[in-house]
Amino acid sequence: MATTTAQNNLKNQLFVGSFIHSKKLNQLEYLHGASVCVDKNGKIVAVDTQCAGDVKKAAATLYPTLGEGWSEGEVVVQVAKEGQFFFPGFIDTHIHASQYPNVGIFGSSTLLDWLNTYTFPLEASLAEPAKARKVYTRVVRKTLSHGTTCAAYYATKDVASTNLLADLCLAAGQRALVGRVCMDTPLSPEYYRDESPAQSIAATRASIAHIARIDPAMALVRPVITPRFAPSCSIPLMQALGALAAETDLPIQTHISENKNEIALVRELFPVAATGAADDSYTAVYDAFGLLSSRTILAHAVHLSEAEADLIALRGAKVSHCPCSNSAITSGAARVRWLLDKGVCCGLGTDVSGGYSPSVLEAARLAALVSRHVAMGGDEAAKLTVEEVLFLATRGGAEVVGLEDKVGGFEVGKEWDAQLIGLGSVGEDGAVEDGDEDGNVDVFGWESWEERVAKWVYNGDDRNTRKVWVRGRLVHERK
Ligand SMILES: O=c1[nH]c(=O)c2nc[nH]c2[nH]1
Ligand SMILES: [Zn+2]
Repeated sequence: MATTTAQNNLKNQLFVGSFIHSKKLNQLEYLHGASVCVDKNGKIVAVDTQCAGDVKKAAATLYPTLGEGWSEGEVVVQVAKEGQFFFPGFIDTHIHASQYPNVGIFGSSTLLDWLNTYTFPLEASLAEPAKARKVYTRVVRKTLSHGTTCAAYYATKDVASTNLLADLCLAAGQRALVGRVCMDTPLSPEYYRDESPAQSIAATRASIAHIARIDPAMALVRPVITPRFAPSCSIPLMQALGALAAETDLPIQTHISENKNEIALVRELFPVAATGAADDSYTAVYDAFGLLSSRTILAHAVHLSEAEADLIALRGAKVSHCPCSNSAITSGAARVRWLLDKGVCCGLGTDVSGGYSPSVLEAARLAALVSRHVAMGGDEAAKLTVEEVLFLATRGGAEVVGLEDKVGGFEVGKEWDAQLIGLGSVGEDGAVEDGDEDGNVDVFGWESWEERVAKWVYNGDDRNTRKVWVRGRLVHERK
């Protein structure tokens, strides 16, 4: 079992250079020549925008205000090189850790046949401990290397391997919500199904208890109640999960309105007469069972009606937009602008392995492109800007997973979940400077900062993610 989240003897830290983060949905803030002090608990305790990138000046201004442990020699200093910048860590609001080996493997399937052909067999096979360890170790490392400092993970129905995923997140230092997947209907094959609602709840409680043991303060890892999606759960299980959510106050994650056949299935499986729901919509089904609240993360939300989106806004439930998955398995194009205009809080999900990439940067790029497809359908205002997709990837995601007070930006009081981004700087001879040569982004020197960030969003990848910190701890470094 992993140990609790002591901060591994962190020292106080000073970060100096350029910082970029979202101010609001359509605005990035650029702080050049700034400095940020992070204490031993990984918390931002001071921000200075006046030091002109000068470490001595920053130290002279900030250290005296911070007291013990803040003198030259005691503080670890990290300076971003010219052209590099600190950016908040990405938040993946929807990812199936258990499906990671299948990234890119989806053929021409759509949701329901994709589940049966590719997904259930792989997930079931992770009941084998060695295989689960191999897959989960890799997915945590891989997502960290792409700058994902926080992920809302689905594991499988198996308790031991779900608990292992939580252990591995904690050990690697990744912030995570970890969900044991609940599913008791014949939608899934007999070999991969909970035996009964009672067994499903008991197994879920066992996983919740494990996570509470390894990280009692939920400093990094927390459990999330995870009905796979309505068609996977019987009415008694839905009722019991709603009751569990009310009892524990834990977050909930599930899928909604991804694919038209799935929606028809929900209508068939959950008639109003059986659920007592306000109507026969997918959203009303979750609402009827107490599974639609401000702690609910709804993945996809592609084909919602006007009334469903209004109900989601009313309940304060959140949406994880998964453009990569929606395109790969041809589910449709979610109308993110429409949701945002209704006041629905949205973030981005990679939805590995419906989505083929574990990168939130890729999800941001695809969110921009999918929004352009929505625009080409006639709603010109649907287009999402670079600023907006980066907001969804950071601050929006933080709110989706209920961590907006802790992460998503560089304010005093937030925790240092950050990435150091480096782009390729092209010299006079056309060569890229040392250390930057293997990236995909070429910066010629005449671009504005806004243009550099746009080039990163549209062409960047993990080669640009030089270092990653969670709660002040360095959790990834690109060598
Ligand atoms: O994208 C998805 N991935 C899944 O694993 C899944 N299960 C139900 N519905 C789902 N959608
Ligand atoms: Zn999913």
